[in-house]
Amino acid sequence: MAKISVIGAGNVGATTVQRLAELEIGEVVMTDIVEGLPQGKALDLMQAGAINGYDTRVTGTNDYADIAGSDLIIITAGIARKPGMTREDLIKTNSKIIGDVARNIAKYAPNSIVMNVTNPLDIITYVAMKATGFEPKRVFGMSGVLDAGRFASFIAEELKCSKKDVEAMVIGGHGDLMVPLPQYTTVSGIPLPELLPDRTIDRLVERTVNGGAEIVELLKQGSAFYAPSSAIVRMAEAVIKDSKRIIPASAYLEGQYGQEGIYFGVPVKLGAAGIEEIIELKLEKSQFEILRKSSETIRRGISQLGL
Ligand SMILES: NC(=O)c1ccc[n+]([C@@H]2O[C@H](COP(=O)([O-])OP(=O)(O)OC[C@H]3O[C@@H](n4cnc5c(N)ncnc54)[C@H](O)[C@@H]3O)[C@@H](O)[C@H]2O)c1
Ligand SMILES: O=C(O)C[C@H](O)C(=O)O
Repeated sequence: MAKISVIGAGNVGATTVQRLAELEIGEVVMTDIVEGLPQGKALDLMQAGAINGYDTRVTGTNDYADIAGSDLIIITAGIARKPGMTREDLIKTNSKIIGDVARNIAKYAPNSIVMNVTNPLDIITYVAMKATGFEPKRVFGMSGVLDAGRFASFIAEELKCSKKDVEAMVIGGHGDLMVPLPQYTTVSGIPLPELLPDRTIDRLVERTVNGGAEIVELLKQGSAFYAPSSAIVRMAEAVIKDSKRIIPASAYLEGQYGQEGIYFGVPVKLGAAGIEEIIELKLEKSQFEILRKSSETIRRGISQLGL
């Protein structure tokens, strides 16, 4: 029986635990710094199992010792942005929190695979890798599956077709310079540029890039969590079932896409060992230029932290 621990029992963490419990892919432990919060939510989710028909064991705790033996750890602890803020504005607070979380992961679950969700995503994933001391391929970030999901949803709305038929691809940093890739996006195998004019695609690309901020503005407090938790669970399933899905993830680059020593969103093969392969795509010159700019933001963040 697999064991998955979710650090942070807030909006993203608790919704992720709910989706994992419903999927019955392993026992789930939820931790948080707030006493009673993970325990109360875990109890509620255990009782939901009797009505929804799942037998997943869900426990809540404030003690890191309880994550021992985890196959996968999902980090969602930290603060979310408010309207008018960028994800990078969260760097100071969240890097401190995740540094501490990661040291506890290394202490209690030294053999786990780690998926980071906390923002600013690519920088905090780097912090998690450094602070755990784990091999880079065992630590990765969730971003592209969410961003591609948003792009796919907007495409399906535009074409008035089923979302099930849209396969989208978004790479780069999980920030204002992410790069949706229309040439690698298909609807039932048909390349997107054959179905929509450039001007419409550009509009959908822009909405995708601002997809997180659009929700932050509407909610006024906190950020998205339903689609993010769906994306997390898709990635968790790939690790637990060793299904070797080809999906985007924030992975540690060692020369790919002209980048070295940073975490960046790229297509990968995801399995039980974590990032098992990085796939390099041919890109347009303008897309490469956005990637270069985006990588500078990530490097600035890392050096701001003195790492
Ligand atoms: N990567 C993505 O695509 C993506 C998507 C959505 C949200 N996020 C990020 O995920 C993070 C969490 O978002 P949320 O909406 O769940 O926020 P939230 O405020 O609802 O929950 C955060 C939880 O973290 C807990 N926490 C704080 N410090 C902790 C610590 N030291 N140890 C354990 N728990 C701690 C808080 O008590 C709270 O319960 C944010 O940084 C947000 O920006 C990323
Ligand atoms: O936008 C945010 O701050 C949260 C998350 O990164 C998202 O894309 O929904």
